[in-house]
Amino acid sequence: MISLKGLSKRYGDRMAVDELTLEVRPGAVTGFLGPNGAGKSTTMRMILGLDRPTAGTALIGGVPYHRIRYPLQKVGALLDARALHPGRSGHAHLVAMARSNGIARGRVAEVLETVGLGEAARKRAGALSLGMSQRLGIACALLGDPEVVMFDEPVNGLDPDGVRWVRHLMRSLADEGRTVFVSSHLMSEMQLTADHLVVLGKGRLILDAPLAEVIARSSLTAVVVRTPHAADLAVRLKAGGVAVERVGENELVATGVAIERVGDLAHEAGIRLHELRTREASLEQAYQELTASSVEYGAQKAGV
Ligand SMILES: Nc1ncnc2c1ncn2[C@@H]1O[C@H](COP(=O)(O)OP(=O)(O)OP(=O)(O)O)[C@@H](O)[C@H]1O
Repeated sequence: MISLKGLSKRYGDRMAVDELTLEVRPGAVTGFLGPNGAGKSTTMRMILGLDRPTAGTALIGGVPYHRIRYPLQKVGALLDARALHPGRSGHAHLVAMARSNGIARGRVAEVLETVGLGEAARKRAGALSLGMSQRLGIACALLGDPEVVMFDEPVNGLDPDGVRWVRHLMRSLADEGRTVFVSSHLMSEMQLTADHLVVLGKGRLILDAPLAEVIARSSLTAVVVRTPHAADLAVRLKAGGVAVERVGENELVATGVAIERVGDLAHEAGIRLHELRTREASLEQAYQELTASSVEYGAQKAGV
């Protein structure tokens, strides 16, 4: 579990992170979203003790990072896959990290197996492709078998196989009961990976909610109905207070209503249906609505 309370970071007159309070829970993948400069990396750096907060606290399992005796065994992070010394092999890096962190040497082979690096682990880190560097960075993060893992943009620059691999890895880490906190700009990927979303805008928390709820709340999530009596059904639905639009000879789209209610109203009216389904908004669409409304909200608050 990661717990942030009033976490803030000021650079000059700019608040990079502004009173962030939230909990990132175990057993789930939490996606960390926000436009460039929203404060995601700064937040992750403060959690890892790499930046000192201006105010507030960041705790991992109830303890600040700098008070954890063997940090790698509590939290593993991939912030920058190219940060390793380029002249050393991945294997040598892992052995050195294990030694200085009280981790059994046998764990090195285990994590190399997990990330599927194979013989490439013997190459100089600087000679690895981006995908291989990413795997090595993830091996470093997993070395201490930590209960919390944090990844900053882990799929940046990866090919589709690499992206899929990272997605499955995050899912299995969460299924093992770990806390998985991952930042990304790729909405389509987050929709496939995350259980929960945290969204930042200009350093502030805009949203902290389950992915399914975010999608369901979007105005673009709708109930699609196909019936030979579309005009009749539209009248019935409107009478029942449902916002509905006729989009074809036999098709209606209703918004802001549960699929069950549409089915019940049709049944009560004795109208035959040929299709009744939910059309979900994409995370991309839901995210755009959300950030647009938070921009308006911010402007109103500022009296603009
Ligand atoms: N060392 C620093 N000195 C001054 N300003 C900084 C520093 N680090 C970050 N900032 C500023 O803090 C704000 C938040 O940056 P941060 O990198 O945390 O955002 P981000 O959400 O991770 O962005 P991105 O998606 O582009 O990685 C930005 O305005 C950035 O310019």
